[in-house]
Amino acid sequence: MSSFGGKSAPDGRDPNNRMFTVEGCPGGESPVTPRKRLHSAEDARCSSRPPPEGAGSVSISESEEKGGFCQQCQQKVTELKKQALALADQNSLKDPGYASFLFEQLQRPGSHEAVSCCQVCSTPLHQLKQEALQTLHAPTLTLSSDMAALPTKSFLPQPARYTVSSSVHAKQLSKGQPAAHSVLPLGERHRVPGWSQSPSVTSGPKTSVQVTVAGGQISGSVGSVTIQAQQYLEGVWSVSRVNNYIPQPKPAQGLMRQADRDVSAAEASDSTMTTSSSGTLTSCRLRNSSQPGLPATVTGPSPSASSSAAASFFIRAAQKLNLSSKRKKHQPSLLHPQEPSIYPTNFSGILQVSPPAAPPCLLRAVSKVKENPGMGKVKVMMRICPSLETADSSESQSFLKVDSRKKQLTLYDPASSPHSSSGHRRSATVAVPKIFAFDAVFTQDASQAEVCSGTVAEVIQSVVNGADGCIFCFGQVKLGKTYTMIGKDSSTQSLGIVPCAISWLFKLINERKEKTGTRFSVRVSAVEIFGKDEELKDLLSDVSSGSLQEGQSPGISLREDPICGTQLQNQSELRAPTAEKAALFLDAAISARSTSRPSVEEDERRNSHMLFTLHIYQYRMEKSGKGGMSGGRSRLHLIDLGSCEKVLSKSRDGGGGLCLSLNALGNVIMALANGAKHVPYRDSKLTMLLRESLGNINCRTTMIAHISESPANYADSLTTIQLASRIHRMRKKKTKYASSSSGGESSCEEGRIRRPPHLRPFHPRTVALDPDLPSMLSDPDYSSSSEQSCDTVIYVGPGGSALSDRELSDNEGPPAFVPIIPSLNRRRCTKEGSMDRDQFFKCNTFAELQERLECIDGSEQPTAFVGEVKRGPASPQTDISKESEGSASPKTAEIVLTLKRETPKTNPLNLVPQIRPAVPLQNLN
Ligand SMILES: Nc1ncnc2c1ncn2[C@@H]1O[C@H](COP(=O)(O)OP(=O)(O)OP(=O)(O)O)[C@@H](O)[C@H]1O
Repeated sequence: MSSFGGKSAPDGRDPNNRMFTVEGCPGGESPVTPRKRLHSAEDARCSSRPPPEGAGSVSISESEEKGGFCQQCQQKVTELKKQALALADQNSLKDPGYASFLFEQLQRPGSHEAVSCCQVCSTPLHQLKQEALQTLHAPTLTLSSDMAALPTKSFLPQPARYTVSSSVHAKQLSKGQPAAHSVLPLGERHRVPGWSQSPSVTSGPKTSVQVTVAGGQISGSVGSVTIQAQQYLEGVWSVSRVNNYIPQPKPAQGLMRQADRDVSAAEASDSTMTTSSSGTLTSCRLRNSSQPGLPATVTGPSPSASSSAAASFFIRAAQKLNLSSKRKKHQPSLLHPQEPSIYPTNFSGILQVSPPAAPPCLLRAVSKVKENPGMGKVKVMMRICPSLETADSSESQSFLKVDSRKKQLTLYDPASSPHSSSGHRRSATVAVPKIFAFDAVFTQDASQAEVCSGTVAEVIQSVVNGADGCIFCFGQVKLGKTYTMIGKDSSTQSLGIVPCAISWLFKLINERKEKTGTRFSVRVSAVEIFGKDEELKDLLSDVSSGSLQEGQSPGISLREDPICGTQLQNQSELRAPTAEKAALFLDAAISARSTSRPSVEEDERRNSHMLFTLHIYQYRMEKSGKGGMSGGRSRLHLIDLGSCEKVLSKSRDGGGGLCLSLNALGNVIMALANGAKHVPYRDSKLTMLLRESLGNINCRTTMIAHISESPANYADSLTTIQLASRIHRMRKKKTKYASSSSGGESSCEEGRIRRPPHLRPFHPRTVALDPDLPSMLSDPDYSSSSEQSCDTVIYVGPGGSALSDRELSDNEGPPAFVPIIPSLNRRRCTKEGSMDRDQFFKCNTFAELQERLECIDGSEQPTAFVGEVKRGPASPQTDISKESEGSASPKTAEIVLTLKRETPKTNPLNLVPQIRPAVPLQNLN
């Protein structure tokens, strides 16, 4: 019965070193057994050897050519059909594994009960089964037909190589290629017998899995298997032999047509080839072609295993891999070759090709952020920089001891250490070790990934929840601050905080979009302060200049705002719809930074500080009956601070000094972190810049202090550690400035206000003016914004008309935001008592209010206020500050102010922001 007619090599190998391709599988449950194929009747025909007498090995093709089976066999076929149909009734034919299931289930009828071949026409039973199954569902029969043609017992000695694949790729058919090295489309295979000896490995751009089987050199072993499981799930599988090609039986034609269609659609640019004639035993390799370069090695089937089990194993493996690759299909960018970056760095490319894995806590711990235990407190972490100068590692170990679990750092004075390289003790008494606790301590062995996931995730969650976030590094010169913040673009593992934050922020945003339907718009700005003169530079002005005409940009500046404190004006804020785009702006910013110039001097390098900010605008239509909208802006500030001047030559406070020293910078940070009223060096641009981020109580700030592991830097390290430790112990007091962001989280350090992290609700103007609707102030859940240092951004159309959700989402221009005025906050001082009185103003008339607002706005920009007032019952001369202190008097009036500014260029819909005071005015005259 063997197709080799007993002429296989003595060692069991196929003497022709033949290769087989098993294309497709109806389900992976009944795998192709090459052993069976080798013994098929088809093999017998094509091997140009006559079948052994009495073997009954009539090929399917032959039987069809002869016009079918003997009468007895035809009856059996009918009987088998009935069986198959009965089974089909109970199951779905669409099940890819169904054909093989049926094949196994069919019972031996009549004369086949005892023998495996018909005694009249020598047709084997499996062929009759095949015939019966053909009538059910052609594509799912393909594999079975081949299986049916294959006896079970002679698998091991036979095949040298085979391939399981579900489709092939047309581009493999290069004209000049010899047939033996072509991987033909399935249809081609049937027309061109003789592509034997051809390589069988195919891969394509579609999701596919390859398992190459080569071997046969070693008797009874299968060296490796190649499975291409493309389109496995569609059930597009067929079986064909590569070596000594034999046309497929007709039932496979439907499948073949399908496969041909696949072939024409497929791109085969990344196809690979191997030769089958080598016959060498190669390692068994599974490769998911959608992820080149990520081979997985599996062990080939044991010689002792059954043939079906062996192929089943690989097909299941193919199925699994194919499933996982299908899940990744929505990341097509991974398959595209990246274009060379126009900038010196290519963080955009690496985020596109190989984004950093998000820490598990990023998506998981959203609910935990609700309580905001860290708000108002700067998180302080320590990173120890590996020092090349440290010759003796034991010396650094004795100088610095880290208890990662307790997050403690113990510092020993190296001068008093017995391990001191100086060889003598300075003092007779051993100095007491100093122990400091931080939020995290990263040793010199910590990877970038550890540092990034330990610092970024929580801040990003806060930012997406509506609060501001800030991460910055602090430390002496050349301790890896830039390395921590930016990292390198050479590999995913070396990415720093900024690219990781970009990647994870978008990941979280996408998740939030899916879950809540919130609309997001992300914009990027990047600013540098550099040199002793503290020049301010918009690092993205070159990128944005394409959209502005020459001379249009008024130039970046820092401006003191009575409400929000210092604010950057006119910096480019570029829309980044994807992480890759945001990373491209990072590349552009790094390239524009003064430190990227080859001729940059050390002074400039030390005094180069980059503020990279991601502005997140979000809004959501409220599903409540009120039909309002929630939204606002939050920002993630990522600051790469330089190491500053060694000494502050002239005091800024005293006038004359231009540049901060590291100590001075430390004092500024400490004051801002503490919310101190007096911030030193207030005229420094760096101070102003930091004030905007660090000075905001609603900003979740993380500082990563850097120290050297070298005992030679003990003094500097101690200074840094002491400063970091003080900041760690601080709890931020409220400052007089409100953030310009619309934080969605409670900023109340005592946790008095347990505001959920969802966005602050506000209502469209029409709703707000409806007297029948309860005032928002009567809503006990309504919490005004200023306690969260918010601004409310309401988009209204040109004529004050409301904008639809669609209009908003299609026009994601940056809203010109205005802060909610803290003075108008009802709850601001409900429990605070000691509220700064001058933050409130009495305003009993609309004119008075308008006057106040104009003062606050600063009138640098053309601004007009339009007030709309709704009056309630008279209640003469009510003081707003009293109202805000929790007066129980009825809310009788409400004012809606519309602030009109010059229309921003990037605002296509001529949107104007509208603010509504949180507190109603009463008895306006
Ligand atoms: N943990 C680290 N692993 C590998 N290389 C590092 C590490 N820390 C720093 N480096 C390398 O040390 C060099 C100096 O680092 P970097 O420029 O980041 O220091 P810096 O503190 O930002 O310097 P500056 O004082 O100019 O601000 C860089 O070449 C950087 O790649």
